[in-house]
Amino acid sequence: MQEKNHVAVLDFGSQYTQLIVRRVRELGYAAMLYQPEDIAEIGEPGAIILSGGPKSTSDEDAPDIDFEKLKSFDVPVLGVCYGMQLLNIKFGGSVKSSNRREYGPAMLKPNDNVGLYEGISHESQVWMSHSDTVNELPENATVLAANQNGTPVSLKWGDTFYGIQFHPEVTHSHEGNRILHNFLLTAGELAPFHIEDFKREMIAGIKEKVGDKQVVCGVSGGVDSTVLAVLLKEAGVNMRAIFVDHGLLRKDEGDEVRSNFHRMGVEIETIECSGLFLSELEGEGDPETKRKIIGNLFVDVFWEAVGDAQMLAQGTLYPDVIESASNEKSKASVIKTHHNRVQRILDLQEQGKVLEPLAELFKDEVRELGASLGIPADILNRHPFPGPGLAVRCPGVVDEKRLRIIRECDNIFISRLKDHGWYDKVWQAYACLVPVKTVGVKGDERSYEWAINLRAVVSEDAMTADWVELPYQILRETSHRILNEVDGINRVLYDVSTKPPASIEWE
Ligand SMILES: Nc1ncnc2c1ncn2[C@@H]1O[C@H](COP(=O)(O)OP(=O)(O)OP(=O)(O)O)[C@@H](O)[C@H]1O
Ligand SMILES: O=c1[nH]c(=O)c2[nH+]cn([C@@H]3O[C@H](COP(=O)(O)O)[C@@H](O)[C@H]3O)c2[nH]1
Ligand SMILES: NC(=O)CC[C@H](N)C(=O)O
Ligand SMILES: [Mg+2]
Repeated sequence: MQEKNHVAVLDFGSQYTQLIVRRVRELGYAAMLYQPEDIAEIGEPGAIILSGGPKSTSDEDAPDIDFEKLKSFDVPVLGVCYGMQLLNIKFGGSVKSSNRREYGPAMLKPNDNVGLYEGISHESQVWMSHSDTVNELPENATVLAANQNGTPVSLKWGDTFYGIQFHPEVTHSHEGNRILHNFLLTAGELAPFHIEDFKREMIAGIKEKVGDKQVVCGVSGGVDSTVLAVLLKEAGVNMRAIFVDHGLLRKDEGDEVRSNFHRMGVEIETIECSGLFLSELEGEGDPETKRKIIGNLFVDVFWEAVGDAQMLAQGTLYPDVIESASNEKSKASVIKTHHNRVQRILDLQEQGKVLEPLAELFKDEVRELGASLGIPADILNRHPFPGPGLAVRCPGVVDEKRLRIIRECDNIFISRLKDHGWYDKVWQAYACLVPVKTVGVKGDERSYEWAINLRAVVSEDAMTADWVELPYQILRETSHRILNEVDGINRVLYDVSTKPPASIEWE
């Protein structure tokens, strides 16, 4: 619903655009997302934010903006990353491709504590994801802040146009929210946002879209699909909840999932089809192809299980949508095709047969929604587990032997975290195979075996992540047990990579 004086966010294809919308809503203001070419449709905004994006401003097909129209709204404008670079060019400056790439943490040093930087620390951690930088500055530009190397990372052009090179919308920019808020305070009165209206709209939307149709709902025992199933029940939808055991699950996972749903009084049906998935995946090592095989098989299984189904409900969240770049107007890069965004599903979506009420939300918002629906905390706090399961924790080909090793190692690692009280402090943790053989020695005998990698990250919304400084004792116990108990492994590694540039999973 477009309101007068809302905040209009123009999407240049950044992985984080929807996060900007969300942050603005968290700050209490109504926000809507638009494609830059639809600028004529943004009505009467109170402020405008231009997102980042994967293109360079010098690329032939770089997305552009109708600058005259933008100025004509006469409201404060903030350009983030690509948005800042584009504004600098529009005002007569330039952008250069830099050989110094900047991904992950950087230090922001504001020149003054006024306006955008009121109340911001003298040195503040921000999160970067770019390689281009602003070069020549136009006459009307002022530098508001630099990074640790003295490069300008925040500009103001005239009185109402602002630019920042970092991403204030990600949680790893420690004072990002405050900076966004300071920007919004430069606008006049903005339209407010209320979460209760949002929930009511969501349930009403489901009822309207579904009517009395038969819905098949994929449930995995994970947070998103559990919240979805309970939400559909609440909306009185005629549904059958299907749990697919594709043979890529963790140790004892099927039993755990069935017992959780039993506890919540939601009936689910298990379809055991590990033979089908593993035979279709046989010999395939390419990560994107593996994802597509799995995603398409999911649809086959759902459709076969519920012959008279008219709609498919999935617990898709925003990160799945953006990383798969599956919105047809999207300018985002395809990072990976999430299993729930394969072509078959997009075709069904075209026919209006896919229901994804959570697709605008992030994990922590879904957890909040789940709590308000009365779902037990231990279910809501489970670490996320990807739909393609252990296939995305096994780079290259997948087979029974590799899956056995991953399951055993994962189980040892997770049990160590739980026993030491670290499971709930970590956002997601798991073990994955590194299918590289190296020489070792076991019982005086040469071993030539694979390595296992442990990964533990903190994140809020899966869009950015940092590795966790786990106590050495946990790593020591995990490594000792794996090396002694798991056949086929002679090395244990711990992954110390942030996202970006790494991702959370290994494929
Ligand atoms: N094994 C499965 N059986 C049936 N549906 C599944 C399965 N795995 C995933 N799905 C479907 O795909 C959707 C997306 O999976 P995803 O892993 O993102 O969510 P989730 O499993 O519900 O939650 P979490 O992220 O906490 O693991 C799920 O919400 C569910 O609809
Ligand atoms: O349901 C899913 N289907 C998928 O295809 C998929 N790929 C990644 N993930 C999960 O998403 C989060 C971000 O993971 P990445 O940093 O690896 O992209 C992490 O929480 C991952 O576990 C998936 N979940
Ligand atoms: N995150 C961004 O907006 C990046 C902008 C541009 N692609 C760069 O590399 O600088
Ligand atoms: Mg899952």
